[in-house]
Amino acid sequence: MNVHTLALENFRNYEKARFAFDPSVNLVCGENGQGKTNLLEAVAVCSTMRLFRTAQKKEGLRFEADHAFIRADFAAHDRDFTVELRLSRAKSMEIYKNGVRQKRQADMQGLLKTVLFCPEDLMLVRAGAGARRRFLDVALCQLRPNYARYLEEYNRLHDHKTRILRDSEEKPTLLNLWEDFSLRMAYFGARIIRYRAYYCRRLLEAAAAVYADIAPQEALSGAYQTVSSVTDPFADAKQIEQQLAAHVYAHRSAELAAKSCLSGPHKDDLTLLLNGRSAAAFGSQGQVRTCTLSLKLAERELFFQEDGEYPVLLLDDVLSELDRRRQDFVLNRIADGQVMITCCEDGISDKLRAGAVFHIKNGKII
Ligand SMILES: Nc1ncnc2c1ncn2[C@@H]1O[C@H](COP(=O)(O)OP(=O)(O)OP(=O)(O)O)[C@@H](O)[C@H]1O
Repeated sequence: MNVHTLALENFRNYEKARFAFDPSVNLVCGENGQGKTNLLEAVAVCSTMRLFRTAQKKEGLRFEADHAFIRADFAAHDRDFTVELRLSRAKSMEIYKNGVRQKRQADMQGLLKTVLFCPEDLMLVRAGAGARRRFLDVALCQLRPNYARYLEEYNRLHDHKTRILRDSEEKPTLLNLWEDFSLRMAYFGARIIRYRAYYCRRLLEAAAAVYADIAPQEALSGAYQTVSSVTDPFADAKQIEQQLAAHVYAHRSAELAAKSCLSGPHKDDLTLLLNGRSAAAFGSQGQVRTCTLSLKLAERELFFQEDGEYPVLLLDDVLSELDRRRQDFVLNRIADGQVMITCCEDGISDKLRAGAVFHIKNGKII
């Protein structure tokens, strides 16, 4: 997967710009607030159809402008594509694929695959389990359409059952639905657990290898953690389902007292350890950054194993807080596939051995 060119008009702080990218590394340099992240955001929106910093696409329109467009020419599986996105204040975003208007965003998602690392991703290691579950879910939903369906159904049942538990004091008859919801959650939950267990095993293996490559003196490890009553998350889905159901029956009164769903994959976590100790609790800034980067590169590797092509890797502000060796890895040793890296430190471009460098100032290439 390879973005050849990107043309921007009235997008964020770009009035008009055209980038011709290198198929390997592209380093985007500039001082703070000049448009480096805006550029990565423009590439990412051609992949996900969303702006990664806001849910409001109109925020992408240059201040005072009424219309904007983003056009990417890229190759995927030896075929050339053009994606053009037109933003306007008056209408919702229009999408064109090879010049033909597309009605549904869903038809475009995944055509250009990207993996993004942005500073907010550092929360992946430090924050609560929810951030790690979201990371797993986003990756798995792209890889496994069935997973996306199971997850959607499980989340719907979870919300509904939570309302039942909450409202049951005022309306005790609602509890007649408790068993049916619990069993259906056990059915979908079992399948989610199995998918996550297999994905985490491959992800952690790949992430540990990347980490060892970047910092051989440290070791990244981890484990997928699910409900304690599930003895083997790799087991047959039927067995997991029975264990989840037995657990929920055994804890019925506790659930009624807590008025919330006490167990299931909505409590899952992915524990991450550096040299055998919690990365969240004991990792330094640079180690947490390396850990997050390793997970993202592992996600990219698994995409490659499934798809036969690397997604475009977008690394926003990944280099700060990394020592020389780790910076060298990011700049020069991410093998294969296209990479776009932003940085604001002077002198970084001298360390890049191959690829293209773009200097950005006030929304212009200088
Ligand atoms: N819709 C918009 N129209 C015009 N300018 C915008 C718009 N949205 C953001 N900007 C401007 O873009 C600039 C931010 O660009 P960007 O986030 O790409 O910076 P950056 O180069 O990545 O900086 P940093 O190194 O600080 O992360 C800001 O000056 C902001 O005011």
